[in-house]
Amino acid sequence: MKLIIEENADCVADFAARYVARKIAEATDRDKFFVLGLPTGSTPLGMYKRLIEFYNSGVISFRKVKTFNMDEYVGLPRDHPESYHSFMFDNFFRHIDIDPKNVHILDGNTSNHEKECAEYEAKILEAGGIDLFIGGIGPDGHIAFNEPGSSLASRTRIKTLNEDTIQANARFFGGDLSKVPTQALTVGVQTVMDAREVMILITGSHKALALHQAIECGISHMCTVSAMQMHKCATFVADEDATLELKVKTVKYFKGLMALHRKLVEF
Ligand SMILES: N[C@@H]1[C@@H](O)[C@H](O)[C@@H](COP(=O)(O)O)O[C@@H]1O
Repeated sequence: MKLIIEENADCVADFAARYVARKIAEATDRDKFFVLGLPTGSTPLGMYKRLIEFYNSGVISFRKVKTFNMDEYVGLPRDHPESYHSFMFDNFFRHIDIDPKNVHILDGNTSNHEKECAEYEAKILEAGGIDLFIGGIGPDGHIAFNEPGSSLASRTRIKTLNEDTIQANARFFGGDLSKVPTQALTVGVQTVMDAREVMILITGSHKALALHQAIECGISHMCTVSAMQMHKCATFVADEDATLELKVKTVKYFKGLMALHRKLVEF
């Protein structure tokens, strides 16, 4: 596992965007599609902004990119401003040259959730698997909508959101808890684990305990992102605030590797 420690959220966004841009460019050079797993939430917004800037300045193209989003609310109309469909098109897809047929987002309005989820897993396989799954986390360490107690062997399925997540997401629904959907379709922990690479973005002191549990404690289904300890190629990108609960020794160790890790995003 790598832990990248950046000064602030803007620097986290820049690192993540450079990392993604480089990977896409390498795949495109080999005339291969690059398959990205993508998150929603406020954390990745800065990365999407930087990627749009790279696209506008001609640094990258998304013509050879396929995407799979992590999750979608159940029962929220697709064109609702807070649906993850709207989020992704408003904040990213509409501003780049990706072919919409290469964009995959779970349909939270289907009547057959099981079929939708099984087909999603099949589409990922058909695309050759996910090259790089990018994720954010909740303050309790959940990845996608794999709430505490979710099976670490889980695959795409319907999940009931817990009270903390509903409260955390109420800010997007005018603070009205009753407007937040209570269920979502989400990729499973194992779906993320199957990706060839995983990159987790964590910013803010409210996520500091989650980062501590994720990388300094044992693997536990109560902090589903901790499963990434078993991943062959996982990178956590955090800002200084998110490291506040880590041991000084951990922070010092990974900061000592920063000169090396910076080379990963040079272009
Ligand atoms: N399903 C999403 C997660 O994928 C996201 O990581 C989390 C944190 O969001 P934020 O980045 O806004 O803190 O929110 C939701 O629960």
